[in-house]
Amino acid sequence: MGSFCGFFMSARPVALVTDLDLAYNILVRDADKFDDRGSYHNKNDDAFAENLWNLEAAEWSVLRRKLAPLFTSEKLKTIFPLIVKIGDELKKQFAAADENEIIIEIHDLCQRYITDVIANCILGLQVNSLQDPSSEFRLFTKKYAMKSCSTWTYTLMQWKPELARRWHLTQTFDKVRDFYYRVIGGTIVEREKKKYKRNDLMTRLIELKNAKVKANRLSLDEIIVNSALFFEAGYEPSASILTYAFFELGLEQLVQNKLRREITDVLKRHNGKLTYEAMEEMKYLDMVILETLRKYCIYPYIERVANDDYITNVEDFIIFKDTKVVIPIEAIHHDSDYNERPTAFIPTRFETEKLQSRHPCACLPFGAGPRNCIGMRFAKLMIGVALIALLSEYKFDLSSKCTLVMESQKTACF
Ligand code: HEM
Repeated sequence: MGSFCGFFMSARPVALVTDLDLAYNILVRDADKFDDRGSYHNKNDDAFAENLWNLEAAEWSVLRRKLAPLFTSEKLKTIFPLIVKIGDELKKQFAAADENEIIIEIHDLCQRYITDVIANCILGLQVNSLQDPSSEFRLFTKKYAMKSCSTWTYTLMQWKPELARRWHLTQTFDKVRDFYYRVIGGTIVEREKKKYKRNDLMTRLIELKNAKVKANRLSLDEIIVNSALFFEAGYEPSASILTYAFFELGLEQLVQNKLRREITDVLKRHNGKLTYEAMEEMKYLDMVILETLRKYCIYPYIERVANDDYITNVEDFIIFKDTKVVIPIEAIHHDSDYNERPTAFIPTRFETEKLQSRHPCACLPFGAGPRNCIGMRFAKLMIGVALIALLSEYKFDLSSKCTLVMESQKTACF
């Protein structure tokens, strides 16, 4: 690949950056010059879309500072037992299906597991979609979580945002907004009334609502809008990666055996109990997750917008103010210059010694820099716990009904 090229989307110039040093400079070193993603949002007509993902630099940095402490290792350690409990439920559902010889569609099972973990640990809701696939929350997310406006509307929002705002175009469906307001708003009101607290992130969010220092406070709307975003941004990517991990482990029996050996050995050292510390010891598990994220790039690219003219490290090239920058992470992950034998599933490419000689931008499944994925650690925990729960007891093989050629749904985002 060359360093970068440019193209026009409608009348809007876009710089497609493929040079890893330049990508690093944009995302990390000079992140203050590319502090916005350039996503469409429409404050007047769609307050629900005023979330961490969409907000521009000034408002985003205030909000990110308030929300980031929710996802530190310390905080996640306190909710880890909740994730393990849902992992146990996953195992139970799997065992029941196994006993009754029911064929399980693994993606559906992974979606229900991830739904329960995010709803339980962040939104503070016990939706039990693993036990009850027709629970209200599951049916709602199945129908609406990935539904977006028409391609034409989306294109107009991206390339003529001022016109789209003048035409009052919005991304949020009324039904979706009303649903989240009812379920999340209802939980907050109920918890405050009963002074109910437990070890989940909703408790922390409510504490922020009532923070003594005004600068740290979150409004009720901010909590609802951003916890809905955590669900929307985390649900399908995490469920898909977990599904792909099972698929690859079914294909690669040696990798599966090695991973199971690690899980069994570590659990034995911890008296059979899955703790946060035990999971941290599972280095090969982390490599399997990273390799799945590399091979199956859920977000094919990340975006930034230059807030000023920017002289690049590539001779004679300037990225002009307001130019959209696209970093094609899927292409980078599959470029043999950066990832040898890119179509093969090789978790050991993420061994510590090898990582030291890799470019920090050769694998970017969660983006990079201050605007990277806030839920990265949480996502890896959810995926890891599910793999441990099932691999510790079961051997996975591909079903005869499983096709090896992947077909994408034309309307799907992930
Ligand atoms: C395997 C699962 C996941 C993948 C692959 C993933 C990937 C990403 C990527 C590529 C970005 C853009 C980063 C950038 O622009 O540099 C992002 C942003 C984000 N993700 Fe994730 N994500 C995952 C799970 C989650 C989860 C579980 C949550 C919720 C807790 C979450 C919440 C967010 C949010 C709120 C942002 C916007 C951050 C900001 O602008 O400050 N993600 N994610």
